[in-house]
Amino acid sequence: TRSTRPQRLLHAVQKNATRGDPRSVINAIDQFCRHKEWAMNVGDEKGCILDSVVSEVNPSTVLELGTYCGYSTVRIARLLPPGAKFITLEFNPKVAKIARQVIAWAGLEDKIQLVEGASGDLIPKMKEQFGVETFDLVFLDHWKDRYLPDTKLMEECGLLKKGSILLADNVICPGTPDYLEYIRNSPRYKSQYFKSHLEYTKVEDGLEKSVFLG
Ligand SMILES: O=C(NCCNC(=O)c1cc(-c2ccc(F)cc2)cc(O)c1O)c1cc(O)ncn1
Ligand SMILES: [Mg+2]
Repeated sequence: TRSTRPQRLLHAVQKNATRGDPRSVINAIDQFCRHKEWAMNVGDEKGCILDSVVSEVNPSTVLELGTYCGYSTVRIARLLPPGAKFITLEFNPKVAKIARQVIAWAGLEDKIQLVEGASGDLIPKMKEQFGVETFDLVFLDHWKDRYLPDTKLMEECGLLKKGSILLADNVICPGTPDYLEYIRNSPRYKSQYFKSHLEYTKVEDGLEKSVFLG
């Protein structure tokens, strides 16, 4: 049977990237998605904005919602200080299997804990099961209709502290209208929109960065 897009993306990494070199893995995926087959990675343009936020926050604890093939996982992990705790959640086991191999090719498997399951089920278990107190940075890139419920869940579970940063992908395309409305009108957040484009296209998209005020 025909291979899947994540499988073809992994093969492009194994063919074109150097083992242990995260930058070459990022470049191999961007080349593949720009010239061979589009895929829903955050991409190089929004990826640079992601990099700048990660570098600015310099987080000790990071949560990523929506691993997909591990592109943003590699982008984030390569910038983390030693000893940082990075948990990434992926719902789809087949996709998670690919992501593990992309992350291993970049040599970053020791910095990342990839957990398979639904975010709504796993978030309430973060403290007891994964020994997390609060997250310094959360990157939201999973199902767009889960951004709002999962943000409320993180608040309720006490996973956000004063100064925690939420960075949300795709707030324009595919769009997360209920999340944007909530986060921009809540007195508990200070938000900023970074205008950009949908990965590998000229379509408008952007990232919403929100600071939790406690
Ligand atoms: O699809 C699951 N996750 C990816 C979420 N991400 C997206 O859907 C996503 C989509 C797009 C996108 C944009 C334009 C377009 F025409 C088509 C797709 C871009 C992005 O940057 C994304 O991040 C998923 C599956 C599953 O079984 N369980 C839990 N999650
Ligand atoms: Mg996305």
